Amino acid sequence: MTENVVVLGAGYAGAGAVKTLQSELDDNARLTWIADVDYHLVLHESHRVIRDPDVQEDITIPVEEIAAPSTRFVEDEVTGLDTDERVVELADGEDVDYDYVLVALGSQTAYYGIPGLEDHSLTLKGLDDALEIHEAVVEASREATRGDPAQIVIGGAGLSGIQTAGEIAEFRDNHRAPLEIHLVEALEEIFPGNDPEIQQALRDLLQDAGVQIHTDDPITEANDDVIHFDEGEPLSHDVLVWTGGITGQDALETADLEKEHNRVNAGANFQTSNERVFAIGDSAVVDQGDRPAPPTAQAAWQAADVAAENINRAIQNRPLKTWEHKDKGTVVSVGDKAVAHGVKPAFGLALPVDTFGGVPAKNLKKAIAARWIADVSSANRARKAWPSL
Ligand SMILES: Cc1cc2nc3c(=O)[nH]c(=O)nc-3n(C[C@H](O)[C@H](O)[C@H](O)COP(=O)(O)OP(=O)(O)OC[C@H]3O[C@@H](n4cnc5c(N)ncnc54)[C@H](O)[C@@H]3O)c2cc1C
Repeated sequence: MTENVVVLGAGYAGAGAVKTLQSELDDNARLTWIADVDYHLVLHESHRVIRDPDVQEDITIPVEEIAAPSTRFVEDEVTGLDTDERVVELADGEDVDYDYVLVALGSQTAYYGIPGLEDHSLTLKGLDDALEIHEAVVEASREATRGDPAQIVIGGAGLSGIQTAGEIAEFRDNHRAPLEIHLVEALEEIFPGNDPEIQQALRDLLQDAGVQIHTDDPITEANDDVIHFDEGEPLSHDVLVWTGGITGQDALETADLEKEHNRVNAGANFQTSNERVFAIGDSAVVDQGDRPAPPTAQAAWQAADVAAENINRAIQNRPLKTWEHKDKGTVVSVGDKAVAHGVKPAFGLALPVDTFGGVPAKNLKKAIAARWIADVSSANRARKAWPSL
C-alpha cells in the first residue's frame, strides 16, 4: 500500500523535513509538499531586504532546488486540516489526502487585541512584508527633511525588531535619509528572556547606531500617526512596524488537535494529539520538559531531521525518536555589526568568552546563514549569497 506523506510549509521546518524525507522514504511512500510560495525564504535574514531589496535574490531559494523530481510540489494556501477525513484543505486547488502530515506552517503576527495596532502597522513575516517596509521607509524619507525627520517606530525588541531597527539605521546612514528610529519594548529589557550580557551589548550597538530605545511601557493603542503607551508620552510615527509577538496560523483554527493559540501541541517526538499529524517549527509547541522549544530558525532546523525520520518510523511501525533541543547560542545583527552569545562550536568545545562582537560575530552570523543555504540547496548558492548575508 502506498502511504501519502504531506508536508505543509516551505520554511526551515518544512524545507528541512522535505530534504530528509526524500532520502528516508522508500518506494511505498509518496511525498507531497504544499506551500503558499514557490520558494524557501531564509526568514532569519529577511530584515536585510529592508535596507536593500536586491538581497532577496540571495535569500529566496526556488523549490526546484530542494524538491526531488519524485516530490509533488503544490503552490497553494492551506486553509484547513480535516483530521477525520485526513485531508488538507486548500484555497484554490483540490483537497490533498494524507496518511501522515507534517504541519510546518510557521507563525503569524500576534496583536494581542491592542486597539488599532493591526490596522496601522506593518509586520515582518515574509518577503513581501520586508519589501513593503523598505518602500514605506523610502517614501517616508522622501517626504521628510533634516529639520523635520520621519519617525520610524518599531514595536517589539526581540530578534525581528532589533534586527529591523539595525537595518533601517544602516539605510539611514547609506542614503543620508532624514530618519529618527525608535525601538519600543513593553518589558524591562530589550531581547527579553535572554542573558543580560547580550541584552547590554545589543543596547550599546543600537544606541551607537542612533536608535532610540523605549522599554518597560506597553503600547495600549495605535492610530495612523501616533501610538499611546500605558504610562509614557504618545509617540508619533510615519512608519510603524510591529514585530512584538507570534501566534499560530489561522489555517489551523478548526483543526481538531490540541493547540495553544493555534500553535499545535506536539510531544518531543513531534507527534500531536492525532497520531497521523506531526508538527514542528513555529507552528508547534514542542514539549521539552520545563518549557517548549523556542520559536527560532535554529530549533526548526534541528527538529526537521528528526521529525522526518519519525514519520518514516511511524510508517514502518517502529518506535519514534525523542528530540532534545540543543541551544547552540545566538547571534544577532544590528546592521553591519553583530553580537554573539553562548555559542557552542562543534564537539562540545567551549569558547573563552560568552559574549563577543566585532568581525568574529559578524562572520559567524554570515556563516550560520550560509551553512543553512548550503544544506538546503548547494554550496554554490551559499557562496553566491555570502556578500548579502
Ligand atoms: C526578521 C527576523 C529575524 C529572525 N532572526 C532569527 C535569528 O537570528 N535566529 C533564529 O534562530 N531565528 C530567527 N528568526 C525566527 C525564525 O525565522 C523562525 O523561528 C523560523 O522561520 C521558523 O521556521 P518555520 O519553518 O517554523 O516557519 P517559517 O520559516 O515561517 O516558514 C513557514 C512556511 O509556511 C508557509 N505558509 C504559512 N502559512 C501558509 C498557509 N496557510 N498555506 C501554505 N503555506 C503557508 C510560509 O510561506 C513558509 O514557507 C527571525 C525571524 C524574523 C522574522
